[in-house]
Amino acid sequence: TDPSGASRIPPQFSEEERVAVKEALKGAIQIPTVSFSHEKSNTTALAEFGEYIRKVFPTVFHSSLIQHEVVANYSHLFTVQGSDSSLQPYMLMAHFDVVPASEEGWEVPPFSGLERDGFIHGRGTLDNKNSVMAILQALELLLIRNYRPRRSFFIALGHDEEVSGTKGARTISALLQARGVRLAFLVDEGSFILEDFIPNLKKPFAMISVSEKGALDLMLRVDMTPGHSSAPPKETSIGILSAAVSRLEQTPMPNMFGSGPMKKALKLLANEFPFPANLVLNNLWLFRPLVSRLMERNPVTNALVRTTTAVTIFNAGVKVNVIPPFAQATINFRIHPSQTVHEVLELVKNIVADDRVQLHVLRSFEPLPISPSDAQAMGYQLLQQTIQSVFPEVNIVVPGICIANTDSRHYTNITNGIYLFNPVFLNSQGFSSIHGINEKISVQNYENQVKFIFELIQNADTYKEPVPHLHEL
Ligand SMILES: CCCCCCCC/C=C\CCCCCCCC(=O)N[C@@H](CCSC)C(=O)O
Ligand SMILES: [Zn+2]
Ligand SMILES: [Zn+2]
Repeated sequence: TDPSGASRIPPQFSEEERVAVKEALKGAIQIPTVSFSHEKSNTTALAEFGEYIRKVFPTVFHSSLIQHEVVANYSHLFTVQGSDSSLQPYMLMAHFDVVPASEEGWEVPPFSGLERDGFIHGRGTLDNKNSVMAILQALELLLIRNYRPRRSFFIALGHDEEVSGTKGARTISALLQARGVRLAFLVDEGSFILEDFIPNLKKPFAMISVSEKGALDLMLRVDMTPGHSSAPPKETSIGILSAAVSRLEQTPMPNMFGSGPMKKALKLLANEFPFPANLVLNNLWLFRPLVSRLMERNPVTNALVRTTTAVTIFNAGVKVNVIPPFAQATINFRIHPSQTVHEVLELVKNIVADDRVQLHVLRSFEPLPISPSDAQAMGYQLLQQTIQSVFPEVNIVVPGICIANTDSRHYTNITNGIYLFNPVFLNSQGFSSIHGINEKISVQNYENQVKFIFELIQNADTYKEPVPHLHEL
């Protein structure tokens, strides 16, 4: 029994349950729920996944406390009714579509779900079937133990996150808004317990992302009169466009270090570094220019301090002896939370500085607002408390920003507390495997993820608002 009087169920699972837990994840990996594009996804597999979770989590699907709805044909929304309707609900999120994977370069086939050397291998083991299965698994294990949640919560499982979530997550968020739901907070993918990520920082630390970058997909296009290649003009569409693209690559967007959650993160991490890095990080008032330059050295830390510019598509030319009529390139900008889409567009215009290059915005959205991470922020505090109890070896929890995009951005209409965190240890090799090759999760890591959610649900039920300081009254 915990201090609030509610009975607490220890996160201990029998040998039989532990086998069932990992086998359930393996089965989920074997269903090739690939999202190729908005138009192209494996709908047979998406539907099969729905059947699969019904089969492996019978208690969740038969509980009278839980309402299950299929949204936008393949996504899933679960409403778990708590016993105390005065408590504001929260939401756990994940997605079960995955990016494509060809077998090339993989140690084991990407949709085999094979266990080898203590790891379950396959596409989706980190991004993000691990979370889908861990959430349902933790709830199943709690219900089997007759746990009755006090605080209501939702589980939203998206089927099209990898192609923007405009069908699944967006429809669920509209549905919840129409029902008048306001969430205390939500938890989605987007950050991890990081280990061996930063040179000289040996101890693992947990990063809870409290914001997410925005994005701008910009098409650059140059049209020129085609003609015979034997008498070429001084400049072709390809030459003009290449020069513009090169200027953009050579002129990075401004370094925004010093604003936002990363400053707080480095302050919290400072004493974990050996001398002299600890001294430098403890005195950012003096060493800010040095630290901001050091952050630029590595692609991941660089992505944390600025809007990034990635040229991802380039098309031009029709035949070897024809002056190309047009050339076009697509650039994917990931916008730092301290900038806006408009500001980035203005910077791009100034850098390109050539009227012959047309700019076409294909898609854009703003960075997410920064969610609170102070002592009153329930979502952040609950995550931090649960990290400390499930992973006693993790001493430091820091706020961060997510450099990629998640389904959570579709829920700003119903909450101010968006927290991105997967309770899984990740090193740089693991990071490269996400959307890459040899994605895998250790059985131990996955069991701990289940345990974490098992504890998080119980902690949310017993959470006590901190008593405000006198001056806040
Ligand atoms: C000092 C601190 C160092 C911190 C290092 C930060 C390391 C970041 C760790 C993990 C980030 C992984 C993010 C995973 C989420 C991926 C989500 C995704 O791929 N989304 C797609 C969405 C496509 S929508 C068209 C995307 O392209 O962003
Ligand atoms: Zn993902
Ligand atoms: Zn992904």
